[in-house]
Amino acid sequence: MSEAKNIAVRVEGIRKSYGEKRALKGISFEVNSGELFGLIGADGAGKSTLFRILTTLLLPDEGAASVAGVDVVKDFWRLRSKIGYMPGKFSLYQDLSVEENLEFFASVFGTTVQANYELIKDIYQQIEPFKTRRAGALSGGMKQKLALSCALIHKPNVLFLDEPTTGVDAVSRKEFWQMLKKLKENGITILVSTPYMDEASLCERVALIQNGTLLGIDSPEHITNQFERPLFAVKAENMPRLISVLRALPNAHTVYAFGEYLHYTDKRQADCSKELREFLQKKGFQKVEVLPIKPSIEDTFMDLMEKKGAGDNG
Ligand SMILES: Nc1ncnc2c1ncn2[C@@H]1O[C@H](COP(=O)(O)OP(=O)(O)OP(=O)(O)O)[C@@H](O)[C@H]1O
Repeated sequence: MSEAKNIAVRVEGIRKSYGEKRALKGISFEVNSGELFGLIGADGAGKSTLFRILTTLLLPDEGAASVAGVDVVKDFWRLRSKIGYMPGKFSLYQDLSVEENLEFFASVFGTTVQANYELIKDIYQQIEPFKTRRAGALSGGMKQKLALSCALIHKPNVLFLDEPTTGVDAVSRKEFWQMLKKLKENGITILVSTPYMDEASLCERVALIQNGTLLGIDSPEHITNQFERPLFAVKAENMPRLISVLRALPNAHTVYAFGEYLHYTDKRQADCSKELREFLQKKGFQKVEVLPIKPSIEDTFMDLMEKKGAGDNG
């Protein structure tokens, strides 16, 4: 039973379909108590479905899950006071003011704003000057802070944040992650889903999800260590031609656009940057750059997806 103390979330073989659509195809993982855990995947990967199951709003077809040691199906009622949930679409009452929203969420859980104010203080103080403003009239960043305050006001053990930074500007995104780090210091376990790969590096461990399947779970550092080949960032004038020339190379393994560069891997394991540069110059490309680089989470994700895709029949 000492295990239950250290594991905040346990997911075992969860499957969920919507009609013919298999949204989750047998997902298993564990999150440790006090961990900041990221669920990273593109739109439609199954992140919201998993969060809805773990927050007792949706029943799985198969499998089992517990949060804070409580079964999400058998004991859903008891679980609700132990979890906080910030859904992807804002859950606030648009016609209620900032303070009315907060008081409402506190009362639903039989508590008061004063009782747990300490936990939300740092976040709520930033929107307190607007406490009489209707939630519907707040900016995206302010709505996000209010939604987070509302999800925390009953002092949950485990907090689920479904794409909290989608549609939020870069500054607010950064501030948001700083707030999460502070919350973690209070001992709250945090599961956060995001389609932004760069946010993965801010989590202690991440699970990569694609088409209802987990591609990998590890620390961001260990995930990128799984990348098995030398990786090169390649740039030149005439990028559309560059991509087709590189893809036609017999030794090309992968070539894809990545910001202003192409990311290239070769079938051979050796550093081929010099050879590649000379080849492109001979082909008439101007301003050729070929730089050996460290793979990011996104590179690793694409690589795992490709490997999985080869053996996946949906
Ligand atoms: N109520 C529903 N009815 C039918 N299909 C659904 C329903 N909800 C989700 N799906 C489908 O299940 C798959 C997983 O959806 P889910 O919302 O869990 O993904 P997601 O990773 O959260 O992405 P998004 O950010 O787009 O919500 C998608 O193909 C989606 O279209």
